[in-house]
Amino acid sequence: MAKKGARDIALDVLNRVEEHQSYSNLELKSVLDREELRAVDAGLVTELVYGTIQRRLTLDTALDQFIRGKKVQSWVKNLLRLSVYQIHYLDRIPDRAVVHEAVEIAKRRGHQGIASMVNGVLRNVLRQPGLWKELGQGDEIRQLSILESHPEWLVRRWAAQYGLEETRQICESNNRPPHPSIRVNTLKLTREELSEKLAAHFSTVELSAVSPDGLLLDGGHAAGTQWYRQGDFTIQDESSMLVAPALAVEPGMKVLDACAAPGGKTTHIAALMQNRGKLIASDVHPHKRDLIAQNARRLGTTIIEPIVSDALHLGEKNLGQFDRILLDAPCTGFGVIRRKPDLKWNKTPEDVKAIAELQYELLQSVSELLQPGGLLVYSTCTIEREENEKIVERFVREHPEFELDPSLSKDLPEAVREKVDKGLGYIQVLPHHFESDGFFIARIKRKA
Ligand SMILES: C[S@@+](CC[C@H](N)C(=O)[O-])C[C@H]1O[C@@H](n2cnc3c(N)ncnc32)[C@H](O)[C@@H]1O
Repeated sequence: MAKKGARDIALDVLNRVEEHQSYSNLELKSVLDREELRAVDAGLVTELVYGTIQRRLTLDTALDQFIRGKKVQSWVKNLLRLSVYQIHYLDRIPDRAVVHEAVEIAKRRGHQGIASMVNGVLRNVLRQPGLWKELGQGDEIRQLSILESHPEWLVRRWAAQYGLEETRQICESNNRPPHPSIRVNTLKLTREELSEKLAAHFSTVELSAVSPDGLLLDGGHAAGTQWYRQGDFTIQDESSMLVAPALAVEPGMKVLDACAAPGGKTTHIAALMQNRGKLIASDVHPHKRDLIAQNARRLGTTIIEPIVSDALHLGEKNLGQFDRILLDAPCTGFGVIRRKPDLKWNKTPEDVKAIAELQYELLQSVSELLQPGGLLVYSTCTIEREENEKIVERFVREHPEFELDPSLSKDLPEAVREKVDKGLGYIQVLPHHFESDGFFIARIKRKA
């Protein structure tokens, strides 16, 4: 049987995501592991899947003019979205080739009637290049929602929190591709040494301004290198790299990471502790314990003790008191839409409310394990105030033995301090600030 082309494979992934309500990154990984594609084809499949999901609302609004009232099967809708995405957003694929391939796919998967319909719709789209200017009628929020392809409720929510202009920047940034970044394993080498090693393998290796441990890479597959396998670095977003330093750990301390899997931040904390002390890494899912252990082994750290526990019940484990606690809480993930575009379509306002309630309970629960004088960092990869500021502000209001710690500022890199620190004991990084993940980090002190 002939090997499938990139567009066929991308369509399979889009169909599976829709049918199974699954995550595109997981579906994509499983298909890329199975099909042995050349790097360039794997890159195209990835771009087509993420791009089509990311731009879904804009594409559907454009397509609606040509298919309104028609009954269109969901795989055909995905094929149309995928094709219009290429026509409108990708320069390197000629429009004729896009239409031809879509029609061939439609013939193979359906029948001549579907192929003719696909051909007709795509030719109509091509005949109306002005179509894109007319999308997004209505008030400014609705326009932004359609043109930058984010659900209207979310745009409305962000506009109320950040204002319309900042919301526009957030949405635009979410639609740009992520920067691949890595964190040096300082237990083994310095960032400069790693940068020299990688320079021959990647077309660009730059020092991150957001984290003193970060490097930005381009033109290669970091996880496929020998340096990754031998534990010289971890793949991590630059904003995530700000969390472990916010704990201000020292070698020899006793530290708890209460929601630790897969251990990205745990291993960073271990490196900052110079692999000396005790670091309990807990997660509620038993299957994730191995991920933490594997990461710790690969990076050569020996102080991490992975355990399985619901953070709401860690108090029952007789673990004693901790000098430092990290609660990198489960959240809606709206800071990582650029990397997980499905999130914006799957979540609802009720999800924000429900997760915020859990976050508050988690915070209350783990805070009981903090020594007087100790520090607790609460972080999320979301930009919802309800999951961030409101949680920590309510917590210190209702627990007077705790306070937000403005000395967090001294543990932030200069670029971050200048851009986002207001000296309140917490920071909110938005996706457009550094073209990295949106992240919230708060430092709370238990009064001595
Ligand atoms: C944001 S992720 C943590 C990422 C991790 N800190 C890292 O940097 O690699 C949140 C984690 O919390 C875990 N989790 C969710 N609910 C939990 C609970 N009630 N108790 C403990 N862990 C929980 C999830 O399994 C998930 O691995």
